Amino acid sequence: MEKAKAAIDRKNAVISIRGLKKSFEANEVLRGIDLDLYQGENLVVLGRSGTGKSVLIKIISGLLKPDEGEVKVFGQELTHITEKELQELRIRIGFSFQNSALYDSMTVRKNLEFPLVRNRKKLSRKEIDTAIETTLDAVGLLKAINQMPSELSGGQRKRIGIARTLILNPEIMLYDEPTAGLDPLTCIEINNLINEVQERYHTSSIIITHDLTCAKMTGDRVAMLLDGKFEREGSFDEVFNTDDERVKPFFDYNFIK
Ligand SMILES: Nc1ncnc2c1ncn2[C@@H]1O[C@H](COP(=O)(O)OP(=O)(O)OP(=O)(O)O)[C@@H](O)[C@H]1O
Repeated sequence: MEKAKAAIDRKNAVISIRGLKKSFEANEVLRGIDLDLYQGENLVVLGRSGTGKSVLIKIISGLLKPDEGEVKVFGQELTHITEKELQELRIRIGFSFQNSALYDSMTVRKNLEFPLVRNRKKLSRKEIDTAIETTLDAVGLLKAINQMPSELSGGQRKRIGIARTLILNPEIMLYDEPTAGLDPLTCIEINNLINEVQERYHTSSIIITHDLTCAKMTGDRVAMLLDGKFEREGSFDEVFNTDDERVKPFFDYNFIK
């Protein structure tokens, strides 16, 4: 289950964060985050519930504003860009939500068509159909094209959710707990899909997870959010080779020591 080496350009950070702070009234969630995501890299972000992992990816995708610090995405400082520039940037970032966020009243085809026609105005019918079919094929679910989301399993819904994001050819993928609620074999399939997406679409990704098998299978690097900062960062083994009582339980619980 070790991850194959990916082609990563460590001289090129697609996301670069320095001194990021974010509070909600008295609740100091992010207390000085420094983080780089390199071109072509899968970076896994771990941390206890409520440590601010979702807040972090919402800031990266422009859904929340930081209180302090610098957040650069493709070299653009998020707090200094116009609403129009932010919209253009957002198209380059795919957000795979924990609940897959599919439209339940639409077929799989329509679920993929919707973001495509909204964001790429000038496509012909044939181009739209080809994009839908190619993307469904990439996630291994072309056969589900005419099905409704309610007819799919949790793992299949997750794949369609990823396909709906991929159809816009994002350069960055943000996965929010991609394996949550799935059985172990389906988790492994989703982990493999995340790696296939990295290879095939040349994406750089942040993967938020509590699932250490997912972290090990998909992460080129792991960063652990502790008390509002990334205090442990490196390979999976580097991060977990510690007696830190804030870190050890993650490993012990996942691998039943
Ligand atoms: N819009 C908001 N307004 C007020 N507080 C918020 C808001 N969004 C998040 N928070 C708070 O920020 C903290 C971090 O939340 P976040 O959802 O980022 O945690 P998380 O690490 O993603 O947790 P989980 O693993 O359970 O998903 C929590 O205390 C939460 O209550």
